Amino acid sequence: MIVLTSQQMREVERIAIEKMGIPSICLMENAGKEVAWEVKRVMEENGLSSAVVIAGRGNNGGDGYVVARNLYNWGIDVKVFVIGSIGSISGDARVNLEAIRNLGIYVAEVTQKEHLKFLEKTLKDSDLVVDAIYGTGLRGEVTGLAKEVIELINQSEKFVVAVDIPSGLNADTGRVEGAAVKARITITMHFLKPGLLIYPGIEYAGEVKIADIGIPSRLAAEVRPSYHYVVSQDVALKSRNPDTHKGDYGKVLIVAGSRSMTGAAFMAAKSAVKTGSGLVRLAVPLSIQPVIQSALYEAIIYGLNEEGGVISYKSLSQIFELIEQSDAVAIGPGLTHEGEVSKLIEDVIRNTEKPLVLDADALNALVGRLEVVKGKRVILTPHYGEMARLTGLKVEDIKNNIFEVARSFVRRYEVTLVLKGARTVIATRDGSIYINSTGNAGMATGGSGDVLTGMIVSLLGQGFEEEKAAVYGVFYHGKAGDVAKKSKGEYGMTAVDILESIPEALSEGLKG
Ligand SMILES: NC(=O)C1=CN([C@@H]2O[C@H](COP(=O)(O)OP(=O)(O)OC[C@H]3O[C@@H](n4cnc5c(N)ncnc54)[C@H](O)[C@@H]3O)[C@@H](O)[C@H]2O)[C@@H](O)CC1
Ligand SMILES: [K+]
Repeated sequence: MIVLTSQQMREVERIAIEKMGIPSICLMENAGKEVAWEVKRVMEENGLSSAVVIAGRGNNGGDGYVVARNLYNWGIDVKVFVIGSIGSISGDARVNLEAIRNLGIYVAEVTQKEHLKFLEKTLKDSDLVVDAIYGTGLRGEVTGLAKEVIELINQSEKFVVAVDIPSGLNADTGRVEGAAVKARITITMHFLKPGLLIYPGIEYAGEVKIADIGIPSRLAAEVRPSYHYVVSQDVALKSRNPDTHKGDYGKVLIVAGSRSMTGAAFMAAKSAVKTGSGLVRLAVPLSIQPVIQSALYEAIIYGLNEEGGVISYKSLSQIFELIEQSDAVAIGPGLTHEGEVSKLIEDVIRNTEKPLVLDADALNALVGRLEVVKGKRVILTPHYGEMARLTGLKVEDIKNNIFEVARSFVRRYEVTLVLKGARTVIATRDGSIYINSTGNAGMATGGSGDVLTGMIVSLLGQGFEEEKAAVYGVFYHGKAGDVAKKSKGEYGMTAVDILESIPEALSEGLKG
């Protein structure tokens, strides 16, 4: 699904208004009307009878006046508060403000602290709040009276419907700019905004709905959207051609495992099998080969040179021999980063052109030697902790700047990055950001990442380009987690439950 930044949204609106000649006040009418319909529905469903619209001085406030007018026309008790002086309101917002005043709708200004008392009382006496203080026009931090108003809205614990974006939330980054309204529903105008799809923005937006405000959707192409929200329609799978054999579905190699981490190797390989690979080869330290073999029948298991249950540098030639026979390779799950593992991984990467998925200990191995991946056909799959080690940034800084961090990493190292978190983000070499929509908190469990690695390498082996393998792999991994949650619940589900759910997740994907 298309996602537009606030600047791109403004540009699309400009094209609609200036080039297409669609009157801006019509767009505002459509926006306000759509929100009003939703508010009416919510009020009827929840037995609510009175609403208060809290408006800012810009066009977001203008949408709010249209909401108020429509609610009033439908016989709903509605009051309007304007944060700032009414005299300073201009343009379409002014036109709509005049209309509601002419109709006799109650409109009050909040320009000084004393006004807050009455607003607080009105909030207490009302059932629902329409938040129309700031939309895509927010610049910098919310301060002063507006900040206090936002805090009052949140303290009121009323049903809040936000217009376009919860006021105070940065539409592009999902960060809270000083204070932000906590909405139950956000009705965003025509296209999703990145800040609604990433934490903490997700928690402020509540349920996000998209309102058709009459902008021709094809205009989005003119601003070349670089953010995408990945939903099932974007990753529909094709049925297999009946006239095929296992050679058509790729041979993958997974280099994984150590004495204390046999499970990681098992899960990555089993997940590749379940994702549909024609052939999976799993290379593990020689001493754990029998254990794996007794648990995993569908893969071919190779024993690598090792020292104390950890692969040794001597295994390099064995690994290359196997790489030669493979279409795609995953390295990392459960390897440990003891001994010669780091050097070994560096040399494997340096000397192959095959598509690679690097996860877990392969990422640890790359700390301080990242230049080796530059321009290679590599997908890196770090979680925030691994990303922090790779980049030298703090986890908090990564979480607060997910898009920027992911993008600048990819720009620098020319790889595909899967940055795993509560909302996994994929950054690709063409500068795009894909935000995944599937998955749940039950997936925050050991081995979940190994399953993802197996899925992505399987898709690479089946001929998906790196970008697609990453986006599809992350989506179906999350979906498998959602399937597992249905029967096991978030507490009890395990990585094995996720991998066991891959077939069902993929089958649903076939339906589109
Ligand atoms: N332009 C159009 O044609 C349309 C605009 N729409 C609405 O218009 C919104 C964007 O409108 P605007 O661009 O007027 O912007 P906003 O209404 O989001 O906010 C702008 C106002 O807030 C003030 N402001 C910004 N940052 C501030 C801060 N940190 N502290 C205090 N005041 C601050 C500005 O001075 C301005 O008065 C969208 O979110 C959407 O709701 C759409 O609904 C309909 C079409
Ligand atoms: K708003």
